[in-house]
Amino acid sequence: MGFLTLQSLSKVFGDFTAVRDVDLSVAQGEFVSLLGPSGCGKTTTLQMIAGLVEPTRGTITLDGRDITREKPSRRGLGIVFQSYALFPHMTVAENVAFGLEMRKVARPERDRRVKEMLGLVHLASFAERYPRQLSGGQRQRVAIARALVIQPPVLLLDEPLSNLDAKLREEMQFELRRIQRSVGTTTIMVTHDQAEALSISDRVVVMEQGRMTQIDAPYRLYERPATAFISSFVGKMNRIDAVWRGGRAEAAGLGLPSEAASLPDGASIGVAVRPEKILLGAAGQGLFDGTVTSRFFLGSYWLFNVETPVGNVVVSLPNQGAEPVAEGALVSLGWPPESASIVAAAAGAAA
Ligand SMILES: Nc1ncnc2c1ncn2[C@@H]1O[C@H](COP(=O)(O)OP(=O)(O)OP(=O)(O)O)[C@@H](O)[C@H]1O
Repeated sequence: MGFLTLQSLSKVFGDFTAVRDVDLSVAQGEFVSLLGPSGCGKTTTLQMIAGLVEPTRGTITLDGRDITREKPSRRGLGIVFQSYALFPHMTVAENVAFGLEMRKVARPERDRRVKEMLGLVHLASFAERYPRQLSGGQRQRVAIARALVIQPPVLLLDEPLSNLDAKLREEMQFELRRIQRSVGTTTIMVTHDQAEALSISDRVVVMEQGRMTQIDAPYRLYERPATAFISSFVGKMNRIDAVWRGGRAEAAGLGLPSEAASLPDGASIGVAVRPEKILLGAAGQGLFDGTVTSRFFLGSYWLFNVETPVGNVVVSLPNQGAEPVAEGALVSLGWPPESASIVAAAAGAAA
């Protein structure tokens, strides 16, 4: 059994099931993200763990103790929401000290822990400032310090970085991971940003319509998405409509290399290949040819749209410091079988 365990956890609002039979076991010190589109039930799940929403069914255990019906204050978890909710009339140090004061921690111990926490989030020299004198990223670090200073068994984060601009957000992702590693607090984070979930977490839980549909390490999730939804939601993915015939995938009369599958002849499928797994070559040298219709420079890599007999295929190439193929060029495309997985056909795809 894990440190934090959810068993058949469900929440029904009226006749709408927001969370359905969620089973999850989180190890001590683990960083787990709940990832999914708006309305899939991530926040409701987190709030049930926090004790802010009462489960309709199921149980939550923390370190072997059943906390399903326990008051939020008794659970003693650290919580950080997307709005920083710092006390505006208190300094940074006072904000961080607040939870310790509530717990009647003696002054010297309190001061020591506040100082240590501010050091950890790199805000030691900001102790006497007020929240209005801080940037968004600094405020969010205060919120994290305030949640962690009470040494909670579990830290719950609900979209903690979503109010930050793109660059700061990326920096804070590294920061968050660094802070979490150094204190070792078991952490559950809700996010709808797949890049964020992949970059910080030990494991990612994907939720779709109230259910958990895959629980895996980021790398596994990316390489082996369990559902068609995950393959399109996590990273960029080409999905070529095809038919399974004679033990292989066929599209536009061409055989497409893919992993093996046991499917009936004539089954409609999708062949899923990541843009970076596609090999771009000179015309006539690959599986099929296509024309580059557009290309985009994205700093560390290039992205190409290639019009082919099997539809538009997106290809990415690392930036090697030289100009790659131009728009309008005729190129060949190919990939090794192990790079392509078979996924369910897109709704409405022709057989
Ligand atoms: N108090 C409530 N009463 C009725 N329905 C609710 C209530 N709270 C949430 N829901 C519904 O439950 C579903 C899941 O909501 P939840 O907030 O968990 O989604 P989410 O995945 O966190 O989405 P978002 O990323 O938009 O916050 C939604 O359809 C929402 O409308």
